[in-house]
Amino acid sequence: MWRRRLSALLPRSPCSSSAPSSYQQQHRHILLPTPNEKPLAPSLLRLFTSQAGSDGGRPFIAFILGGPGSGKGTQCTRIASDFGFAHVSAGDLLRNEISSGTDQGELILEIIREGRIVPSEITVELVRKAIESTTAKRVLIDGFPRCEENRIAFEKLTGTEPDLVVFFDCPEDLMVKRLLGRNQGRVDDNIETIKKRLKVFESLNMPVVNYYSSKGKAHKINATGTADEIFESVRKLFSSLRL
Ligand SMILES: Nc1ncnc2c1ncn2[C@@H]1O[C@H](COP(=O)(O)OP(=O)(O)OP(=O)(O)O)[C@@H](O)[C@H]1O
Ligand SMILES: O=c1ccn([C@@H]2O[C@H](COP(=O)(O)O)[C@@H](O)[C@H]2O)c(=O)[nH]1
Ligand SMILES: [Mg+2]
Repeated sequence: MWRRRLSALLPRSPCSSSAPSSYQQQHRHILLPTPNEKPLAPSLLRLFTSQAGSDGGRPFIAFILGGPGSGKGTQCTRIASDFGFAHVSAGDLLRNEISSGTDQGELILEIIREGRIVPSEITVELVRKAIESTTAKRVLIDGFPRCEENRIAFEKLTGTEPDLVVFFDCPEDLMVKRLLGRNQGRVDDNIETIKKRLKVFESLNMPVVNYYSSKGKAHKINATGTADEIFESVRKLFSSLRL
């Protein structure tokens, strides 16, 4: 009675307009606690109901958003090192599932190759576990939420909102140039997938940025220039926070 599927928590408008994915059809048995029907598990309560960043409370959470190649990962590494944040990259969590050969790895690989968005059931759970397992008092969530459905699922499951949202604003031609030069063997760093990722970013990820902007939580950073120059703006923002 008190448990129901995470899919039941998801909004009517999904991340993609397609029919339920094969993952959703195959994993109908996945059950997760519903905050409305039963209090969160003690570990989640501890994480998400106390004051952000305080002793014993949930960590301070910053969502780091921006288009593919806008420099999220590069800047997160620097923020983590200079400001003591744990760096949770949603993309890395998904790629770990692929390389560990988990049941959902094949599905994730197929979706990443096509530049689409992995179902919230998978990503929200990976992100939640990563936050729960860190002892850091400040956490960067890099590249998540990717769409309104992700955002709503995260907020419902954890009963919390991010304390800060950073949006790296970068022109498309520059993002394409950076991605094509990345050379890390990523299956999605090819021009066909990059074009799809840019479309998905505009249509599904920008509404998340706009949502948090309307709530006064999003800070836009000009992501052109060198990584050092961009980090100067980032440094100013993070130095101004009362962490
Ligand atoms: N300011 C910059 N100037 C030039 N190259 C950059 C800059 N910032 C990052 N890069 C390079 O661009 C590539 C993409 O950067 P990065 O991986 O940080 O982007 P990202 O936003 O995390 O992308 P994705 O969403 O695909 O994970 C990397 O090769 C990185 O070294
Ligand atoms: O929350 C997320 C994060 C990522 N994805 C998928 O992974 C790739 C790569 O992500 P990066 O953040 O660029 O490393 C992305 O294009 C999506 O396919 C996701 O579905 N949900
Ligand atoms: Mg990245």
